[in-house]
This record gives sequence, structure tokens and C-alpha cells, in this order.
Amino acid sequence: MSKADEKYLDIVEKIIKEGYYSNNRTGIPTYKLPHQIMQFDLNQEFPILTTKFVAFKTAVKELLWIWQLQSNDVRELQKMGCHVWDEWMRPDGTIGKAYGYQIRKFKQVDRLLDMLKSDNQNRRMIVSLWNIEDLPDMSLQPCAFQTLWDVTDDRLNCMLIQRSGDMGLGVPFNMAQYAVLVHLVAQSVGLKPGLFTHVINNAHVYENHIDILKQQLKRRDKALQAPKLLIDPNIHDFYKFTIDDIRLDNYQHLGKLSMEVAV
Ligand SMILES: Nc1nc(=O)c2c([nH]1)NC[C@@H]1CN(c3ccc(C(=O)N[C@@H](CCC(=O)O)C(=O)O)cc3)CN21
Ligand SMILES: O=c1ccn([C@H]2C[C@H](O)[C@@H](COP(=O)(O)O)O2)c(=O)[nH]1
Repeated sequence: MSKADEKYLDIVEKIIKEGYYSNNRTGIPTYKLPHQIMQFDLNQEFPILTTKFVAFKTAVKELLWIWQLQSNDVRELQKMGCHVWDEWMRPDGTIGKAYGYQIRKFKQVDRLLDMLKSDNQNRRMIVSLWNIEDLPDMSLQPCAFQTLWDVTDDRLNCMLIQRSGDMGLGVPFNMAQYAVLVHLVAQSVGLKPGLFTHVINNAHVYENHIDILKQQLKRRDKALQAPKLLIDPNIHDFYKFTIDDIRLDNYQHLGKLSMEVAV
């Protein structure tokens, strides 16, 4: 069974059984648990769910939009064929000063790549999208808002801090996305990928996702082996990876489960 299914479904099951019921700004109440953590050794396998289909290409497009294009323009994402931000688009076509905007504003990716190449024992390698001054001008404040990077024994490790995690929709994307990011950054600076630790402060299941997630829990015993992530090995410039250079070999899964997004 894929490790991703095991760790993800453990949290989903715990939230459904023991989670606290509460309301939130969307008006769709959730069951929630604080401080849920998943850790994956990217050297062993790629963390993507097999107990449901995860739209891998769509997820990677969103990742490239934020980290490589460093854009806040939803129309750019739509041009790539990804529509997961449509509901948060402002009349000017953007999501305000959020996500990619904050990476570009402080050249955060360039700084990270430089530090990893020149001083990888630096303990200040952090990319943060949480800019207090700009928070009021974001259509959604970033959820997966901080990554902390470390190099140990020639392996690149990354801890993702997510303040708020929608277990049904956002988290399956985020796990796969940030695992891809670690692989891309590692390949760009000549390191091997290591640990990916995913910390979720408020891990929640929306009430209208419960029945579908229960269906997914029943698939647990049928979970399949994780696919392999294949990245064109000739690319060593972070800005040169395209969506076609990043693919999964033999992604087997138990089929799509549709859920509605709470806006
Ligand atoms: N309530 C909520 N949950 C989220 O996960 C979320 C937000 N809001 N707001 C901002 C972004 C948008 N995200 C989304 C939005 C939609 C899907 C979604 O519909 N996923 C489908 C596949 C979509 C496709 O193939 O295009 C899925 O079945 O996973 C995923 C992530 C993640 N974020
Ligand atoms: O990458 C993402 C982006 C968003 N989410 C989820 C988490 C919450 O359910 C909503 C955001 O609502 P807030 O009230 O701002 O917390 O979106 C996610 O899981 N992953």
C-alpha cells in the first residue's frame, strides 16, 4: 500500500471519529483536529493517493504557477488548463497579493536556490508567503504558507507548514505538489531528495465531504503501490522544468471521488 494512503487515511479516520465539530467563514461546518503531521521519505516512494484519483497534472500546474511563474494572475493558470482558483479570482483577474506574488516580491526562490548552492548548512532557509502587511489584500490568505529547508547527508529535506488543510480537496493536492517541489529543487542544486514533512495546524473535513471520505476509507485494503515520479534528468535549472518534464510512471488508482469546494 502506498504510504501516502496509509498516513492520509489515518488522519481522515481520526478526524471523522474524534474531530471537533465547528463552523468557519465558509458556512460549511467541519470536523477538525489540531496538529496533524505526515512524514515521507522521498527516497523511498512518491506520496500520492491511490485510494482515489488525484489530478496530478492539475496539481503540478498550480505548483508551477506559484513557484516558477510566481504569478497571482488566475488567467495565467487558466491558460495552463487549471481552474482550481476560479472562485477566488477578483475583477482584475488576480488573487491579490497572495501566493506567487509574495515569492516574486522578495525573489524568495532565487534566494533559496542560491543558499542551497553556496551555503547549504545555513539554518535560515525559509520561504514564507505570510506577509502581514499584505494580508488584507489577498483574496485568500495562503494555507500552505511556509517551507523550511535543510540539507543533511547530501539530501534535501523540506518541512511544509500548512495553517489550514481541507483533507478532502486541498491536502491530497498539497502532499503531491510539495513532494514534486522537493524533487525539482533538489535536481536544480545537485542534491537527492530526502524527507518531506507535512505539518497541518487545523486539519479539517467539511461536513459535505464525510460520506465520500467514508467511501474512500472503505477502499483502504485495496490501496495500490505508489507510482514513480519521473523528471527529465537533463534539466538542472529550476525555471526550465515544464509540465511535460514531470510525470508519473504507471499511476494506478481506485477512481475519482468528486467533492464540492467550500468557497
Ligand atoms: N475550501 C477550500 N479547499 C481547498 O482545498 C482550497 C480552497 N478552498 N481555496 C483555494 C484552493 C483551491 N484548491 C482546490 C480547489 C478545487 C480542487 C478540485 O476541485 N479538485 C478536483 C479535481 C479538479 C480538476 O481536475 O481540475 C479533485 O477531485 O481533486 C482542488 C483544490 C485548494 N484550495
Ligand atoms: O493549498 C490549499 C489552499 C487551501 N486549502 C483549504 C483549507 C481551507 O479549507 C480553505 C481556506 O480557508 P481558510 O478559512 O482561509 O482557512 O482552503 C487547502 O487545504 N490547501
